Amino acid sequence: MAIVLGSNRYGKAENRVVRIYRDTDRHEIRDINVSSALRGEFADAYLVGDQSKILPTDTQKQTAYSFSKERGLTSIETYALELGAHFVDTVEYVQSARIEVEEFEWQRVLVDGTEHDHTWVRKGQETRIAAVTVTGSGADRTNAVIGGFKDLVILKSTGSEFTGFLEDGYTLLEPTTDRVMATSLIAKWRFTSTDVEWESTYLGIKKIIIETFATLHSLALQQTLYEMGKAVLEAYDFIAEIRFSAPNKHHFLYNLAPFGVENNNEVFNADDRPYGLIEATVIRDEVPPAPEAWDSYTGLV
Ligand SMILES: O=c1[nH]c(=O)c2[nH]c(=O)[nH]c2[nH]1
Repeated sequence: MAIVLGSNRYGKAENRVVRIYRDTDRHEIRDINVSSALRGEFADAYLVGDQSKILPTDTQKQTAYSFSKERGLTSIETYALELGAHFVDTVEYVQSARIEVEEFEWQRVLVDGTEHDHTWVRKGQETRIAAVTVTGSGADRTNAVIGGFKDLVILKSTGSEFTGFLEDGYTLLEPTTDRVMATSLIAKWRFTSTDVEWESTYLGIKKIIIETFATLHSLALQQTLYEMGKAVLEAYDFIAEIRFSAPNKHHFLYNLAPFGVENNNEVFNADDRPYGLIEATVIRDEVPPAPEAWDSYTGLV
């Protein structure tokens, strides 16, 4: 039985790039964590330690920083597409490049009610993400683009029930027609085009997801995920599929009866773990799959 080298890739993970635009007194900030990974003719590096086809991970890092100035950093999808195309187009031995980006948002502080020009506080809300896999050149070029967010913590205090579930000898859960529903949502969507208004699309998709969560009378978190995905696909024909991962952040009614205190869905224990973990893909059935789009490098995106 022969032992052979299998799938491999290498790159620089988690470059923390902060780009300040300071062309006027009113500065702008973009703050990202970017990773690059290259696939190609790198077997000799693994098999015999020959580095002649290896573009150092340090060079990948330098490129990531320099591109934030040379090409700009306005939309993370555009930045990732350009960085990925650069490695595939300029390094002979690279067949595909994956670029993963997390973006941290900053919010201008108010001084005497006025937005300050160059001071921000970090937003504690969701982290926007993008992952791009650029493969091949010329007519064979494919760009798999994922956008999304993670850690969008969202809660509704009514409008959610969970009843009618299967019961067996281990079932203790009581059905409820009025519960708190909360999650820390991860949503990732796959584009079928690169001709996209990335910023407005991101905000539009996030808005649909949040509004559906709020307005749908939910019979289960599963149903909420499907309806959120369906609404996004109905609104954007260049989104092929959307994937959700949603921990059910259980809020258990706290028992105040021992103290003679009534609890009408007013006091809860926000339980940390275990949590239900509900996942779903909502997809257009005619669109071919793109497995490379989902092949996470860092696990962060
Ligand atoms: O929305 C829910 N889905 C479930 O599958 C489930 N299971 C459970 O115990 N509570 C819930 N809630």
